[in-house]
Amino acid sequence: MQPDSLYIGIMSGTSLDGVDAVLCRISDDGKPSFVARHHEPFGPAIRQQILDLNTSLHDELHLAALTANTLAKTYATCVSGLLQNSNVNVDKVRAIGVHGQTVRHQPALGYTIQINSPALLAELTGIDVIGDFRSRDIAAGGQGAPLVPAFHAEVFKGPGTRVILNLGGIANVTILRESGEVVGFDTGPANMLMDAWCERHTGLPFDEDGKWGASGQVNLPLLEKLLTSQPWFDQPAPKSTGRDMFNMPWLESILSQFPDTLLPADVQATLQHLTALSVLTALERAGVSSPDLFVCGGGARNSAVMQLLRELGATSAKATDVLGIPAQDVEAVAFAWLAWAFVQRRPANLPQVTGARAERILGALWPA
Ligand SMILES: Nc1ncnc2c1ncn2[C@@H]1O[C@H](COP(=O)(O)OP(=O)(O)OP(=O)(O)O)[C@@H](O)[C@H]1O
Ligand SMILES: CC(=O)N[C@H]1[C@@H]2OC[C@@H](O2)[C@@H](O)[C@@H]1O[C@H](C)C(=O)O
Repeated sequence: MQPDSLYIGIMSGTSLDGVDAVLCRISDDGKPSFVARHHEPFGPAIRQQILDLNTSLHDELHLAALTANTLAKTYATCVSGLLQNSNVNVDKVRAIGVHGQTVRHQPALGYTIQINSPALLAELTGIDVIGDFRSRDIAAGGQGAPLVPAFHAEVFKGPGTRVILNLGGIANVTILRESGEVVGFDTGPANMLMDAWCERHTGLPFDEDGKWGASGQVNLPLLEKLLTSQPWFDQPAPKSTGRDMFNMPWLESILSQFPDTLLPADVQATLQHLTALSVLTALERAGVSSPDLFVCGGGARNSAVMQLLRELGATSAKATDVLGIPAQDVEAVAFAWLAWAFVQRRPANLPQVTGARAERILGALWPA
């Protein structure tokens, strides 16, 4: 085993379900192989704190600093879980790549904020920490997101045109063409609205397998309104989005234009359609109809959405497990790979995806 080829990737995304972490070995030419995974769910308090920080609050700088410390401690718990599971010594890990927690994303205004305390994580783990992966791309005029298309191109390219679809809180796609061309962009909301609606009406944090939504009927006027009331859906790439744009107040403002006799399960069914249709419409606009979809993120486990993707136009929709990386691990492995790219001082953004003026080395180092 090459002692310097083990990397940890830590992702806590916009769904706010918790932290996904992986330990993987990365070869000299950037190919990852899996060693161990660890998931640390968020408790209700930290989850609410992060949700609160997505909007303006009294003394939010104070709350952000405390939340950053709590997150770093949770990330450190993941690291020790990984090392225990795999029997690997801390000094064998070359670096941790950690995303942090997005609470604002405003690339047009020149910023994106990922709450994090990489210094505390370095202190708690004794491992080099690479964080702050998005800000350099934004400084170069880019969206700072999505970043994973470069990683998808590295690990998932294959014969024909492949489309990688991440169904996280937000959905994003990467189109990998046989010619080597890579296109990627966010397509809109996925789990974040479905989770919030499910929690409000069933008390459960998410709609397991999409069963509750599948028990309802899509409401076509509501679907139409959701798709047309946000001009962002029609904007060309480069594009990215977040909770700043798609959130419960946005959904509620649209629902207020409909009779309150709408059944909650029908709204959930309509949100499932919104997820699938916004993905397929955006792909069609990018010149890909009837895609072969390889799906990652927690939404790959939502059988109802996976079925809708097939019914509404995809030739196939399979979890990325068939390409060698389990759906739930893809983003965490991507951040291990981004850390590897930083260590190599290798640029990791794709300017044609993010809109940055050129390639840039992404991230910053907090030494052990
Ligand atoms: N069995 C399941 N059935 C339906 N949905 C599920 C299931 N398991 C997980 N999910 C969904 O997946 C979500 C977590 O997905 P994931 O970890 O990919 O999101 P994320 O990384 O936070 O988001 P993003 O990619 O936008 O940053 C959960 O909040 C839930 O909505
Ligand atoms: C600003 C931000 O955190 N964006 C996330 C979010 O979650 C999915 C989608 O929106 C994607 O653009 C991005 O995450 C992945 C890891 C990315 O940068 O590729």
